[in-house]
Amino acid sequence: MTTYDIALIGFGGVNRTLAELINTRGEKLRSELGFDLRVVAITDLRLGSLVQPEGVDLSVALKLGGDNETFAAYGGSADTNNEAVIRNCTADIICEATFTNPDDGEPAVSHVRWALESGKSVCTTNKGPVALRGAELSSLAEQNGVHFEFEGAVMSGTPVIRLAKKMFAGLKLNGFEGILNGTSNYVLGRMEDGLDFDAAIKEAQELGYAEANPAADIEGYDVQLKVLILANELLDAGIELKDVHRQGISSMAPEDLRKAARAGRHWKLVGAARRNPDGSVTAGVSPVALPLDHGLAGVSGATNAVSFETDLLGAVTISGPGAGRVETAYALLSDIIAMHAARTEVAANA
Ligand SMILES: NC(=O)c1ccc[n+]([C@@H]2O[C@H](COP(=O)([O-])OP(=O)(O)OC[C@H]3O[C@@H](n4cnc5c(N)ncnc54)[C@H](O)[C@@H]3O)[C@@H](O)[C@H]2O)c1
Ligand SMILES: N[C@@H](CCO)C(=O)O
Repeated sequence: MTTYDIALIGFGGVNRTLAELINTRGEKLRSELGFDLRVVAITDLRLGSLVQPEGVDLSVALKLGGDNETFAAYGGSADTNNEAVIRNCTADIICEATFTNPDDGEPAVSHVRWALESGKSVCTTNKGPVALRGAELSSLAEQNGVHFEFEGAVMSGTPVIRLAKKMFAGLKLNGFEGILNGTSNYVLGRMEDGLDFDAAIKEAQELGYAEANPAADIEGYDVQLKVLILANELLDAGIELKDVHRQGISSMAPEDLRKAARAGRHWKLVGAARRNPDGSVTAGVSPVALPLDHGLAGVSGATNAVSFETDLLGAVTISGPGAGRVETAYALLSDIIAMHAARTEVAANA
């Protein structure tokens, strides 16, 4: 039985939930998936770092989090020590789930780079490294014979990237449009229900949807990163963040939304990209009042959906959860499953 030793970088909603899944469903994972997962290191900005090659007692680690509690109380350190932990721990796979920094992706870009350079695979839900340094990091992974997987960076646990790459083979993708941020979609819906902005955002935060700074959700920075990822990963656009124009929903008022609903339209924050006749790609994020018969108009709550424009099939839509601790923790697990499948295939062909 293969055992993958993993390190959790960032021990917030997503990585804690992955630890809970491993702690409570380990036997089921083993019997269903054919491998074991063992957490050998955890770091967190607030909790410090804990490195235990024999395996961390997750029941203990998951209880941590009280005021001023750090890993120092359990044989670890109050210091995060990310570079030393990432480069030197015995993990096969680094699970990076720290804050997304939409400006330069740091320090997560460095976390991923240190892991790949030290021969460790990486799975991440952090949009920064994927959007801003994706090509460079994928190349570094290949050079080092390891994997860089990031299914959770767009649409959380909904496997849109893998589905599009594997199931759209033979099709030419000419563009896409989608609802790619669960928080803003949830907020728009709750404002239609009559809540004000702040109350709706608070609910999204309590549900674990929102970024550490929810302005990233509301002002469109999160969708801008996701549009960049999809455009470069699936349309081979070769564009940069500055090429994706961005407008958020902070200027919208509940009355605007209710007026549109009465007129048979729903305001949505839509991310889109399209290939131009000269082959260039135009991309952006903006609020749009969609007619009720539009394929995206009925997408509600934290659900996401993206419609791809294809040459042979016309529009093909993928829809599913776009945010949520469990849904996103599953994305990391799906990345590890993909790594295991690739490793098993290589072994079978050896
Ligand atoms: N929550 C979701 O629905 C969702 C979905 C898809 C992607 N994501 C992305 O996944 C990542 C994690 O999301 P989350 O909901 O767990 O966020 P979170 O804020 O709950 O947890 C992030 C954790 O990372 C820690 N951290 C931040 N910087 C660190 C550093 N330099 N070193 C070590 N630890 C650090 C924080 O202390 C925190 O505990 C984010 O980048 C987010 O954008 C989240
Ligand atoms: N804050 C993001 C998490 C998923 O990337 C959202 O609401 O969609």
